[in-house]
Amino acid sequence: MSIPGIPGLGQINAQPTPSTTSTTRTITLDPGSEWRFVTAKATSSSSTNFLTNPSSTSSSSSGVKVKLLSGSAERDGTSLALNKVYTFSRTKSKIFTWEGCSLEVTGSCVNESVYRPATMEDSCMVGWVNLHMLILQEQRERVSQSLKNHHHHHHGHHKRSDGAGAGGSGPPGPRVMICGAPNTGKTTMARTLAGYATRQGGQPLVASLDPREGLLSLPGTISAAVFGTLMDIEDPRGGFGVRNTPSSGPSMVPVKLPVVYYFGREKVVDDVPLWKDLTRKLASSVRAKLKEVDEVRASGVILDMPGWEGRPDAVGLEVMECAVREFAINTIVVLDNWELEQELHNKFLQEKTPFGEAISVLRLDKSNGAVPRDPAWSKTEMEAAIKEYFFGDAKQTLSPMTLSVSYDELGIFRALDESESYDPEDSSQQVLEPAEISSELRYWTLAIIDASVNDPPETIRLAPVLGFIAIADVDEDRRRLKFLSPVMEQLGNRPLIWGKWPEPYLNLLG
Ligand SMILES: Nc1ncnc2c1ncn2[C@@H]1O[C@H](COP(=O)(O)OP(=O)(O)OP(=O)(O)O)[C@@H](O)[C@H]1O
Repeated sequence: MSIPGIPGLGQINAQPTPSTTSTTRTITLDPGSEWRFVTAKATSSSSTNFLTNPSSTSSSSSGVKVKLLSGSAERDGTSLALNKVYTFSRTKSKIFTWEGCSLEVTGSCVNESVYRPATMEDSCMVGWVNLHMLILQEQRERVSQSLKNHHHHHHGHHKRSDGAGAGGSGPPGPRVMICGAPNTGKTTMARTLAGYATRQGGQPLVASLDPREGLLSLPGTISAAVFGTLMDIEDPRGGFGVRNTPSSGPSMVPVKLPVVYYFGREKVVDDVPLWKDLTRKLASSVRAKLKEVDEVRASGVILDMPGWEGRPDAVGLEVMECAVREFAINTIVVLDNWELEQELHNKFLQEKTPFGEAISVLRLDKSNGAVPRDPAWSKTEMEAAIKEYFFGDAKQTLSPMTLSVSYDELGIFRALDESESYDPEDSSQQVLEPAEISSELRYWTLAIIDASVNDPPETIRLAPVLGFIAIADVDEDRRRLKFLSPVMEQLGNRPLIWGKWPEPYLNLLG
């Protein structure tokens, strides 16, 4: 399906609408246009220390309310229901319409505008939906069909003995990798493609290898999850935020169970060997999932990559190549980075996936409304993600436990810098070391690792994350530590990793 060009959408681009009004207004969108908005940053965050004063979190801003009055509209691939009020806060996003719609908006935005492309083709969404319909969905249907035939064929003969969803050796559905320059809408595209796939009954596996964002998880991690249900439109991160996971308590929205690995650094280049090791781990759990569930197998993988500016250097290519191989990528989408497209095209031109498919490289338009997030905004987002993990949000408040324990009961491991530790020749190297008690631990968020403190550091380093705790206080004299935990469960002998990033942002006392 291609979306027909609709002429005469007008020439007015990004026409600002009056902002900072609290009154209710109606916004009418022509087909192919979008309402872009930035809501207020979370209030309360910078003035009170939530680790010592949890009640400060309940005073969250009221945000902006949006109701679809007529027509149809979507946020990043997920449809808005008619006449339902959606509340957005701490969000930079857009509401897009294919058919045209009218929205009722109440409350003020920091910034808002209506974007009307000159012609439908000028919207990046045309290329995106074509990718979905013509390339991805087509492959999904082919795999579904062959899985059906296969089951039919074997009906009554024998049970699946390989433990694998029957599809046998045929390729799974599409594995699409989204890369490109920073702030071009890569994550938005991943969300949109996942939204479209689930709308058509699919269950795509979405993975993020960008440690700065943490899909369904905290920053500093890489993760993957099956998206088998509708995504939460009101989530500041459109269904990718940490509140969509069960570790943060009972939830109003269908929860997803992500597989999470702890990188503990901001950028891939901060520890390429660790990133590659964790990517391998994540990919192998993704492969297992694709084998296990037919719907997931048919839907395939949507992989969000860290941003890359300009021509990739050797390390950049190594990183992309690792992802392509580990996830058996057969479609690479590049947003707004011509040099990257060229490099990847040359690199994979002659190559085949493990299933014998060609690897295609497509360049699509970026989301021209993707807004570079200033460091202050990113910091706010990060802080809010951590806060949300422990305390929930306006919709649902969580009550984390505050526990006081003897330091010596815990197994805290400090991540070493790559330079301190990394020697590619030495596989027995020390990559984590037991951390001495230190007041510097205060306010850090540590990852709870699914391993035993008695395991070798190399095992702990590459084991999955179970959850997080936040250190509220350190008493060096009495060797005691106070921390917040979202669950009642004891840590047992599970190791904790103290990473390098994100640094604790609370330099203030409550
Ligand atoms: N058309 C649009 N209108 C308004 N906001 C948008 C639009 N497209 C994307 N955004 C917003 O812009 C921000 C950046 O987009 P996104 O996270 O998708 O970019 P990215 O390329 O993944 O960034 P990074 O390089 O940091 O990973 C997000 O807050 C997103 O919701």
